[in-house]
Formats: sequence, structure tokens, C-alpha cells
Amino acid sequence: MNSLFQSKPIHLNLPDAEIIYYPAFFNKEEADSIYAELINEIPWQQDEIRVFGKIHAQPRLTALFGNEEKPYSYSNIKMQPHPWNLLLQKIKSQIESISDTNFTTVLLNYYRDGRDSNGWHADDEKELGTNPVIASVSFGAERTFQLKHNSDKDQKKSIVLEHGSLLLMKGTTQHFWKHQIPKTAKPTTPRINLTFRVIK
Ligand SMILES: O=C(O)CCC(=O)C(=O)O
Ligand SMILES: [Fe+2]
Repeated sequence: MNSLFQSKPIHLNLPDAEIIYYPAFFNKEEADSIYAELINEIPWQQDEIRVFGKIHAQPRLTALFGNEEKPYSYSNIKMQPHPWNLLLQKIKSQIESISDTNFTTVLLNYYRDGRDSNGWHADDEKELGTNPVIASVSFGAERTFQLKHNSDKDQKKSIVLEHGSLLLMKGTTQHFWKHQIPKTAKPTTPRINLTFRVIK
């Protein structure tokens, strides 16, 4: 893997946000091999979440890796991280050099098909601190990532996250915007997304 700076960054021009998209952060060959390894080697689990008092199976599979002493809680789930493996450490160090951030944790999502999704949310948990840097890398099927501003209803953005791409969200993005991966009726093969985070 030595694909740094292969693709030109695209700065999304959105108010109250700092979002940068790198379309081919990993080249096709690297992305293919990372995708296959992640599908096979990650201990994917399907958690239950509580939404308005009701228990649901999460509409995707997940896994958490990170520094041992940093559990991560969201949607009423407390996840204990698996220790870093070699592949995730390698991806982490490439992303750290481009984002100038030392990540403690990565949350992995496995969207099996178009019925899997990730509903509107901000990554604004207390333990991420103010103005968190979130580095999101995608492998496999392309899915649409939607953004909407919390108070200005005219501000919305959709972006297709490509195989091997990196999306960096920083600054005040999580305070003013929510994001989601909606379900799609289009026949869709699996997609894996990794969001690297700093847990304080
Ligand atoms: O799958 C994605 O691209 C987004 C994942 C996400 O927003 C999250 O895990 O917080
Ligand atoms: Fe998110």
C-alpha cells in the first residue's frame, strides 16, 4: 500500500462543515484486496439497539477495533474493542498521515445489501470531544451518503462513496449536520465502511 496522494481532494463547499473527499485514496487493486480481507477476517456481529424504548436488530453488521482501554458507546450499545490487527493498523497509519490525527478506534460497518442502512445521526458522542475528526473509508458497492443541515432545511448534500475512497469530516460538521446511508431498492452487493475516531 503506497497510494497516498493518488487522488485529488475535493472540498465540499458546505456551511458550518469541513468535509473533504478523496475519491481513490486506495487504488483499485489495494481496495479489492482490503475488501476481501475485511469480509473474511473481521468478527462481524449484529447488535440490537434500543430506539424510543423498542429493541431492533441493527440494519447492518458491525465490529469495533481500538486501543483496549477505550470502550465506545452509541445508540445505547457499549462496544468493547478488539485489539488492532495488522491490516487495520496499516490503513490507520495511512489515514493518520493525511489527516494529521492519531486515531484510537475504528467502527466497521458491513452493509450486506440495499436493505442495510445507517439512519440519520451525528457522530457527536461526548467521548469524541468537540469538533471530532472522523475519517471514513469505503470498500465494495457504492452507496449514497446524505448530509442535511440541522436548522437550515435548504442545505442538503448527497455524495456517492466510491470503492477505495476516504471522506474526512472535521471542524463543526457534527454540530450542524446529520448524515445517513439510506436503504436502496437498487440491487446492491456488499459494502464495508470504516470510520476512524479519536476517543478521549
Ligand atoms: O457507512 C458510512 O459511510 C457511514 C457510517 C457512519 O456514519 C458511522 O458509522 O457513523
Ligand atoms: Fe456517522
